Amino acid sequence: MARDTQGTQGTQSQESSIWTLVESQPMEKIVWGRLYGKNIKIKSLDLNNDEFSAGRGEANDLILTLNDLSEKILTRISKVHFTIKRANCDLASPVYIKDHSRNGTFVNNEKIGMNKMRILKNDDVISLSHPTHKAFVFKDLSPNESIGLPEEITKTYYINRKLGSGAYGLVRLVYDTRTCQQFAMKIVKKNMLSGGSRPSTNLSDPERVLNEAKIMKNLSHPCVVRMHDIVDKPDAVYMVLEFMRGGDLLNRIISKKLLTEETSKLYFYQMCHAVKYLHDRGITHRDLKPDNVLLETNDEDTLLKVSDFGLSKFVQKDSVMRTLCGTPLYVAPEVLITGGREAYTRKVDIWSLGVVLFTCLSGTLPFSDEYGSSAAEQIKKGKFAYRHPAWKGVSQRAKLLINQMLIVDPAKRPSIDDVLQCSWLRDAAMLQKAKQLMKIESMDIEEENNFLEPPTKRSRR
Ligand SMILES: Nc1ncnc2c1ncn2[C@@H]1O[C@H](COP(=O)(O)OP(=O)(O)OP(=O)(O)O)[C@@H](O)[C@H]1O
Repeated sequence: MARDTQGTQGTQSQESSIWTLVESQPMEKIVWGRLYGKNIKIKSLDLNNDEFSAGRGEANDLILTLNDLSEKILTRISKVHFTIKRANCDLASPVYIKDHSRNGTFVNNEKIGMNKMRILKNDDVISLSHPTHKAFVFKDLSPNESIGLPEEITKTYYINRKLGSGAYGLVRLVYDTRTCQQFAMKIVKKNMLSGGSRPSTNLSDPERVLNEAKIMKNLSHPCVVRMHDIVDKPDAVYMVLEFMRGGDLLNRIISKKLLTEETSKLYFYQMCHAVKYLHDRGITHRDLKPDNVLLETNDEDTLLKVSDFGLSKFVQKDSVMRTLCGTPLYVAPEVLITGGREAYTRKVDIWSLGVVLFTCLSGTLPFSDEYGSSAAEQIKKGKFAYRHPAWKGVSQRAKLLINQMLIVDPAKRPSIDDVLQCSWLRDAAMLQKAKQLMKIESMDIEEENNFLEPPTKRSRR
């Protein structure tokens, strides 16, 4: 840490302790942040250690004395007043400030609270013992990722690395600065959706966006990604979503080549519960595919959540638009047959779930341009085959379920309740695991309750 003082010189011992520290440090240390003095006789301090501490105590990196502050303020400073941390001095990590004091450390006039932390952002003002005792301005020397984002977002969230990108725009990891909680922020550019330079009509109606946002914010199910916050701007919608650290199902399938029947069943069951929850509330997802299914952890047995259901509420041109432009993979035949011009029922989700299940179990697609004719033609005819050798090890019950879900006539396709009651899903071990992951005590599906009875009760041992 290098300190640059202004005004009255510091005492000899204080100055020398700081300079000794500087001399003992290797020269190549990265300066990741800087504190600029405000109403304190310190001009600036470079931050280049994992952790920096300030207070009256001798062991601090910055020892606050009468040279820095008036006596009135100094008496209210704790031995260790606050610490600032950046893990491994890594510019890609967030900066945390922890309040250790009795009288309080304040960021932008808000008290952090004893032994509590928050995230420090560029230009944040740190006050000591009282909001009016402004002591430092923090400068984050990592690249500023918040340029161009609306103030409603940047004042609440610290913008971190890119998590991925989709057809609509970027997804970034963000942190709520007060709670330090992580979220995924999806930036949906409006002109991308309309396919031209002008915003689409759906997204340019703020009232509509707000209404839909309200519905989405009120949805609460363990297998549906929670919408925490939404900010609507003329050029983009910013959706702050629950952060899923396990990545998406597509990547999981690709990295494992295919999933076991046991894992596929556990995942499929959770997806079905998410879809049932949405259907019961009159919401059709319309864009179900492995990319839109997110996993909570990297473990095999993990909670899974369906995402992106909200987008179809904002845009009419979701899967349909892209289907008509590109190769349909998960889209139901009725969508292709009508060219997306007609309204279709929630049965489109059942079809997509069938394709997702097929993909999990075999690591291949049921419909593809690589199988001779075009994928669209195969879908319209409902023509598919269990070609991959992996199918040899898959149960008949699973194949039977796929056959039913991939029936071309939507009226003959099962409903989500029918799917949830199929014999393949009556698997006590899987249901037990799912219950634990979903943290649901009593599932409102009768069959499950019956089936969950321990076998010892039924069979005499
Ligand atoms: N809530 C989230 N938590 C963690 N990562 C996420 C979250 N949402 C999205 N991502 C990551 O960002 C990537 C892009 O997501 P996005 O929803 O924009 O596109 P997509 O679903 O892959 O494609 P499309 O835009 O065609 O639906 C995802 O593949 C995923 O890895």
